[in-house]
Amino acid sequence: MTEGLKIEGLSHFYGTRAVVRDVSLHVAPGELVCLLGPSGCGKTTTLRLAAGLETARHGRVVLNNRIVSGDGRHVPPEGRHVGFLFQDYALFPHLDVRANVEFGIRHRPPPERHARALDMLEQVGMADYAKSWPHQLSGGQQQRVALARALAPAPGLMLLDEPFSGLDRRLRDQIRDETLGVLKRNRVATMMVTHDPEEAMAMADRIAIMRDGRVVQMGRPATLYDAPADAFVAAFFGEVNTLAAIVRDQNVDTPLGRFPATGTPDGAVVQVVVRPEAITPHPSADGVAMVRAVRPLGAVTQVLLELPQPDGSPLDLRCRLSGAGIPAEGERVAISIDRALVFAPPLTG
Ligand SMILES: Nc1ncnc2c1ncn2[C@@H]1O[C@H](COP(=O)(O)OP(=O)(O)OP(=O)(O)O)[C@@H](O)[C@H]1O
Repeated sequence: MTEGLKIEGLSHFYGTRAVVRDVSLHVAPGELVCLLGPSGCGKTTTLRLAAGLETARHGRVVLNNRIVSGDGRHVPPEGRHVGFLFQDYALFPHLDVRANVEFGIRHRPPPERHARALDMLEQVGMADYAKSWPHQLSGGQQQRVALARALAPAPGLMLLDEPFSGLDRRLRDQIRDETLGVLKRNRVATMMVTHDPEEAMAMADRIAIMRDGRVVQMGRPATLYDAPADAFVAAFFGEVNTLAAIVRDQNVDTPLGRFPATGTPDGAVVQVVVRPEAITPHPSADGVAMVRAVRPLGAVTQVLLELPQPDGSPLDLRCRLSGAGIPAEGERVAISIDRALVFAPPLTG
């Protein structure tokens, strides 16, 4: 018995092209799982399969212990008890705010549905707008009402597809935090699609990274950051330095030192991924590297270093520093490396 959403071996094709390949995952009640990946990797299709908006070719969707897709069954979206929040999931313009929130529970007795709608509007901070019309609300307010509307029928699963991408940055962070608070308070299983790693890190209990229709790695945000399964996952969470190296005796030698590449065959050319914050430069007259550029970015400063390679060609390295002690352009520096932030294959998942 598994409460929440369970997806097992799900595959989907458009024509002959597989866009979702053997995806399995579980979202527990009260948990928020983000599907994260580049454009076209199959995130939205996975969400649509869970919603019942597409019919899966293979695999099963189980919602709160009920098979809603698979084994010859396909329960349509309206029979799945699922709430939606999409970027363009507009409110009904001909209904006021309260009627919008009551829409999914309109068959309940009036006192009950009024009370539920007001409770939900209070939860999203919009109780004072119950009699307003959608066109009188800002984008952020409309999104709050849309969340109240989606949650009013107490769905067993919430599906969110890039719900904040239409909002400007400052408002987005605020609405995002508020939305997360309301979802958690209502203990609803939530699957959210985003292509924004920062958004996924900020909201998700677990992240499923997708590429070419497959889940490449699934885990807690910190796990994906600290122990990426491959260079693709490592590079997905921000800019990284990538050093090509050849494996010799289960090790790779790079201009930043030797790293273990256990289990990788001799002669293999691998990519060693080095996070910018792994590199700390220290001013030193006989240091190996030279500071080529210093770019303040606000809270952190990006520093570009140039390091000579054995063949004499320069290697460019990016690092990120904060606080005092940022070297100046043209200065020579020694480099220390935090080896926990260097990933050489095979990467640990
Ligand atoms: N109705 C459709 N008919 C044919 N191909 C489709 C259809 N919908 C999506 N696709 C294709 O399937 C692939 C996966 O699309 P999907 O929308 O699931 O990706 P995504 O990861 O959500 O991308 P994005 O972040 O750009 O929305 C894409 O290559 C897309 O072009």
